[in-house]
Amino acid sequence: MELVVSNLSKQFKNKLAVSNLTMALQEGVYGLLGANGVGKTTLIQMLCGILSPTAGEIKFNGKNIIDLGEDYRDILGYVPQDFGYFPEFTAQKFMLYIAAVKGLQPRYARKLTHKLLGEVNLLENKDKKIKTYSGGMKRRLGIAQALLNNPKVLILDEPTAGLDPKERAYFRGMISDLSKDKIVIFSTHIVSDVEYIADEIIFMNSGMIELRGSVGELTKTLRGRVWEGYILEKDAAEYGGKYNLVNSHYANEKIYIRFISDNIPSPVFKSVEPTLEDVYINIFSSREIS
Ligand SMILES: Nc1ncnc2c1ncn2[C@@H]1O[C@H](COP(=O)(O)OP(=O)(O)OP(=O)(O)O)[C@@H](O)[C@H]1O
Repeated sequence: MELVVSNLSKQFKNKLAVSNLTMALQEGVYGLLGANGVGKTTLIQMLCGILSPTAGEIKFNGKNIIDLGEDYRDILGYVPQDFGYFPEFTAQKFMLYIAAVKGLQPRYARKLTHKLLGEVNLLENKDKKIKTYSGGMKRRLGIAQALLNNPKVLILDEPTAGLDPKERAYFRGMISDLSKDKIVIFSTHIVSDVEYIADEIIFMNSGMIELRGSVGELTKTLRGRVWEGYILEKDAAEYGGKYNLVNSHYANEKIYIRFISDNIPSPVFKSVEPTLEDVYINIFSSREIS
């Protein structure tokens, strides 16, 4: 099974949101990481056939997804960023409604709804109205509806937005469990969402793939370039201006810093094992990390 993207671009008026992007994906979990606005949603919407590319093509098992049409939608599961839930529906009714839209037979739909609501741990609450659900419950319902057609390709656009750490951990486990024999694409700007469950990380920047590889391969690229240590408060601005800071905080009247540099600026620092967050910061030079 293979999803192949070739020279894909999307131009919105004067914004090139996706730029000549090429990649091939096989079974596995792919973490699509990037800061807000780098083009993740635009790419995902093209992968789902919701947006048409300005140039390039997407093929599933050698066939263009536009030509596959309904056949592609049959193997696709999509959990959008903002899900149009029906607040007055119960989860059960909502699932049966989506099953009907997907053309499932009512008896089979009822059985499957029961099974899937169990898998996402919502059986106990299946008769409650969706408007009473927490953010985490709504996200889990989003997954359950996307699984109704047993998709081969499952695409999740920032599925953990608004979830607390416990819900995020539960969600990660769930995705990992159901990913067997599927191509799962999990878009997020939260490194820890995908660090442990993704077989491969795809870093997107300015509509392109900046880096791609397993967590181990990517962190290896920074080995010997990540440092940590303590500095005096008066030197903080100098270090902040000169180096790519990953982390800094007050500790014992000094300032702890973790930063990326090709060379050790002073023997007071020690080299530390790079993490995926270091890789992210090195690409995006931003401190807005969860
Ligand atoms: N319909 C549109 N018309 C014009 N510009 C758009 C449109 N959709 C997206 N863009 C622009 O394209 C760029 C990529 O947007 P996109 O939503 O794909 O990014 P993203 O990485 O998914 O970000 P976020 O995490 O905030 O959703 C942004 O600069 C955005 O403003």
